[in-house]
Amino acid sequence: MSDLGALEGVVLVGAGNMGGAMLSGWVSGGVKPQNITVIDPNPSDRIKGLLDSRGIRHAVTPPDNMKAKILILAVKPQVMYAVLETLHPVIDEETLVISVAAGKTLSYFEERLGALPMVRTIPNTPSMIGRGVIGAFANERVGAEDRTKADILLSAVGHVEWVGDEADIDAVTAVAGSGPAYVFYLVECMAEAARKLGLDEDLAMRLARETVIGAGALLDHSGEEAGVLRKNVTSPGGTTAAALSHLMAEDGLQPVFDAALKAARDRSRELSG
Ligand SMILES: NC(=O)C1=CN([C@@H]2O[C@H](COP(=O)(O)OP(=O)(O)OC[C@H]3O[C@@H](n4cnc5c(N)ncnc54)[C@H](OP(=O)(O)O)[C@@H]3O)[C@@H](O)[C@H]2O)C=CC1
Ligand SMILES: O=C(O)[C@@H]1CCC=N1
Repeated sequence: MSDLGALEGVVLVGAGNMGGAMLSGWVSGGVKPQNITVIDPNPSDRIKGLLDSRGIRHAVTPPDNMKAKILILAVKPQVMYAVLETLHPVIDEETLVISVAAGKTLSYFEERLGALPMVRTIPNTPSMIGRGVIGAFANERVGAEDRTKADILLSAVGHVEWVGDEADIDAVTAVAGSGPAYVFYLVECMAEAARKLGLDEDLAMRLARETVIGAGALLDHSGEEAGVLRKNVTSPGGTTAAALSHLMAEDGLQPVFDAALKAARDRSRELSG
């Protein structure tokens, strides 16, 4: 068992922003269409197009004529309870359950689905282009083979970090699961600040967007630490130093990020029940 093409009986429940992003990654990574089923009452046109073009089985509700070998739960935490109630026809004692839901703990799933091998993960939306970051924690029923299967599925959409303490998943959610939104908001803030300096709105957005894309690519390709790359931009007494004197002040970005990530971590904990 070493690749996506060898995985059978994969069932994805919920093909929205996150489930759909992962599905795209699996399809490009070579999952066999006959080995995957998508359960979603109302998939988007993009997902419908993907399912139709690849001949992937789609069901509106869990079919009663199949058992999932790997069941991926990707519905909103708020509807998880109702969805789990419907899933008993597609699981048996060997089904490997993989949740991507923020907050929901393995004990929450064990109470409702029984004592199954389970993996709690938190991915992020760059999974859609194979550049996700995924935190994962497995319960004690996950043996070596199931762990390999989960790792194959998750690695197909990005960089996987297995953690040894389930509680860490809440913090992983705060930094990586929600993280892309912070970066996109940074682009919006930089564009708005540039507009206020008098630049045309579209030009301001293009400059902010391309700068963040370029900086991310440099971080990736150079292999340098972020702090080193920051210093490379910062000429003593220059323009960057003037800007960073605000961003790195005692009341600058660090306390804002401290509070923001703590709020996300705490919200993840609240969603557990
Ligand atoms: N978005 C993100 O960046 C991340 C999300 N997550 C987690 O992923 C999960 C999904 O979030 P997200 O993709 O953003 O949400 P979405 O609402 O985009 O996707 C959920 C999908 O599930 C569908 N759905 C609703 N009811 C059922 C059902 N009974 N059976 C099957 N499918 C159903 C929804 O359909 P409909 O729209 O018609 O209700 C929708 O297509 C959440 O638990 C979230 O915490 C984790 C990490 C990152
Ligand atoms: O906002 C959320 O709750 C989900 C989980 C992480 C990213 N999106």
